[in-house]
Amino acid sequence: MSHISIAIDGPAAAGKSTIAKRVAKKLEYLYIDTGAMYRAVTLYVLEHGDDIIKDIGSHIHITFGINDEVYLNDKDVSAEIRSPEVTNNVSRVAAIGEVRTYLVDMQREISKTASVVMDGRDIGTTVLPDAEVKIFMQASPKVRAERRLLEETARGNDIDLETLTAEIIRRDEIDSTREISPLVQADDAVLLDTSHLSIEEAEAEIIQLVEDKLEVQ
Ligand SMILES: Nc1ncnc2c1ncn2[C@@H]1O[C@H](COP(=O)(O)OP(=O)(O)OP(=O)(O)O)[C@@H](O)[C@H]1O
Ligand SMILES: Nc1ccn([C@@H]2O[C@H](COP(=O)(O)O)[C@@H](O)[C@H]2O)c(=O)n1
Repeated sequence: MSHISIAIDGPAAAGKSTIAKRVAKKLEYLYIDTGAMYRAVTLYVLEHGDDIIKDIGSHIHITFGINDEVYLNDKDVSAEIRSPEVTNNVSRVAAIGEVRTYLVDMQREISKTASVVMDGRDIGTTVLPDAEVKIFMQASPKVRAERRLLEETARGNDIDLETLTAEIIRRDEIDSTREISPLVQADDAVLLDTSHLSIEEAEAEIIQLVEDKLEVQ
């Protein structure tokens, strides 16, 4: 049986991982959070220096647990990769060619083993250009920063809306202007603006798109 791929791209805090995870669960597909992979590499680079990047494959081994935990060289780093230090450095590391080649190859290999919902910045354009369904998920910077604020506050982190807005805008700017695989909407991706959608509504829109697409095939 051939595998189905669903690509979800978009800027920071648009809701990609929340919705992608739910869609994957509903369809019983594998969920792959490619941002988590770039974050894991960044954590390792921060600890060991940029020099390891030229031989990245011999230093870094990334795997996912059954509840989407992220393992870096067999250590669960799910919490560490969300630290402000990693967040502030990840777009710089993700712009490096060797890092992208290494992770894109890994992401493509995973997609050959199962039907996947993969979210990131370059899935529809570069990683899985033949994905059956491509979504470009958007929301206004204000809505995205407000959602992130709720999330951070719930985690007990003391951070203000201004700082979060600046962080989101800065990361989007680096991600969308880098030379290799910048964040852009694929020509054949469906734009989904979640600014005025609940999580359930956004999920339902994607499920509908998948059902429509698979019925036609
Ligand atoms: N449609 C929605 N309505 C309200 N809140 C939402 C919606 N979608 C996502 N959220 C919330 O917004 C926050 C950011 O969502 P999420 O982490 O899924 O974004 P993301 O696009 O994966 O971000 P990043 O690329 O930075 O990892 C989360 O707290 C999530 O619960
Ligand atoms: N396909 C991807 C996915 C992510 N990135 C980079 O990683 C950063 C963190 O991603 P999150 O989804 O966890 O926020 C993101 O800002 C990008 O720099 C990428 O380049 N390609």
